[in-house]
Amino acid sequence: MNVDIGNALASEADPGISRSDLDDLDERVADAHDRIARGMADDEFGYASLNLPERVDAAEIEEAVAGFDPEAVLTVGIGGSALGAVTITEALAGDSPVDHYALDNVDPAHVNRLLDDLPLAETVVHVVSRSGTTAETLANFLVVREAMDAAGVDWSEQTVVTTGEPGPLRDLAEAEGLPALDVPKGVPGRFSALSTVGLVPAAMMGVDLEGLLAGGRAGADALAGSLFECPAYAYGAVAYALDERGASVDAMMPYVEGLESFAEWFAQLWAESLGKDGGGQTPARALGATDQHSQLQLYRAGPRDKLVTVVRPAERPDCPIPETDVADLEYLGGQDLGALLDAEFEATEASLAAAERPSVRIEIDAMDAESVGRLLVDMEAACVLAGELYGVETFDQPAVEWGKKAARGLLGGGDFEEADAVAEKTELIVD
Ligand SMILES: O=P(O)(O)OC[C@H]1O[C@](O)(CO)[C@@H](O)[C@@H]1O
Repeated sequence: MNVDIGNALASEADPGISRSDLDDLDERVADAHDRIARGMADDEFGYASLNLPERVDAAEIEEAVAGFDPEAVLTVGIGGSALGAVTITEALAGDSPVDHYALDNVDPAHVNRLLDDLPLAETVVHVVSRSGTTAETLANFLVVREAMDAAGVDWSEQTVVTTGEPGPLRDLAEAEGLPALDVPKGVPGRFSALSTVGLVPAAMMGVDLEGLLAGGRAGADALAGSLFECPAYAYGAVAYALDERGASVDAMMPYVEGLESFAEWFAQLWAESLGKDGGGQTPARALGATDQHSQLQLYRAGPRDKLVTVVRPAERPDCPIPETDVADLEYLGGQDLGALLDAEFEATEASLAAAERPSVRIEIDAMDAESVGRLLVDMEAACVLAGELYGVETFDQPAVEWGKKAARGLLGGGDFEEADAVAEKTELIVD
């Protein structure tokens, strides 16, 4: 991955960072890198995530799923237990004969429709939960299991579990004799894409796991004590510096459909890691060129509170635009859709610069396993670096627990004061 931070260096308008601002910040990046390297060396919680590409055994995962020959893989998991897997298969398994679906919400209409559409007899279910207790995941699995039973499908022959802590899911796997893989220790969900959590569906869809891990290793090996020598740190440091100067939103805008879910994965990584102590940068998901026709007006002429991150692969497949003699369309004839998309990419970047709005360009070589593996690890390292600069605890997410207790209490799953607070809601209904 290479990162071009040139368009983040706005001299006059706010939020603007100068080259000397980055030079000053680079001293802190050096200290932060020392901290990160120490955390990796000691396999400390969270920092250990950046060791995954070195530690994960692709062959072991491929072996674990070798007995399955599905038409479809259904990931039952939420947040970091789904987004990594979806990001990898969306980016790299588009040509696979096997389809990948993720059940990462509990919307009854959607779940019913999906279970109606799925070829249940040819579907392998991957149930993923690091804690093993997440209500949405466990509830969805009970529903899926019931549907497979009703369809006369032996779900215990078509289910693999990935979990961490001892808990209901681990107990269920043991009770039912299901193959159970481990979530690597010391790795928070949102940093676990390059592990059993994100790689099991990819393995069943023929994705080059070793290539992904090799790309990830290249990212980990590229970590260095200066943002001017390390693309990942350049991104993390610039995003942080711009937020410090008012760019409280980071619009992640890949210019390739295969990375649409990557923007969603990034949103969890950035929000759940950095949204602490009243600070943090709000990720916004966008897609280029599509959202030029929905969001760009705001990005160029709305509040000066955004960094726009544009991402593209240097290589694209061909899709020629046929010649045409339709007036005013001749300029498109004989071109290629990829050339049009790249023109849109460069034009959008330039339009933001013309409006003195900061943007950062991220380029990967191609939509291949090495490049995607590198991109994931580089963004994880950028996030860890930013966490050090913000001075927050990057690897936990305590603020999500309140709502979980309230929901559980509302369903009679225990006596939680949070559930009582729900009933005290202030109402002003207009209908
Ligand atoms: O893998 P688990 O434990 O089911 O958690 C799923 C997701 O829920 C969260 O804990 C937030 O509620 C995320 O951090 C995590 O990725």
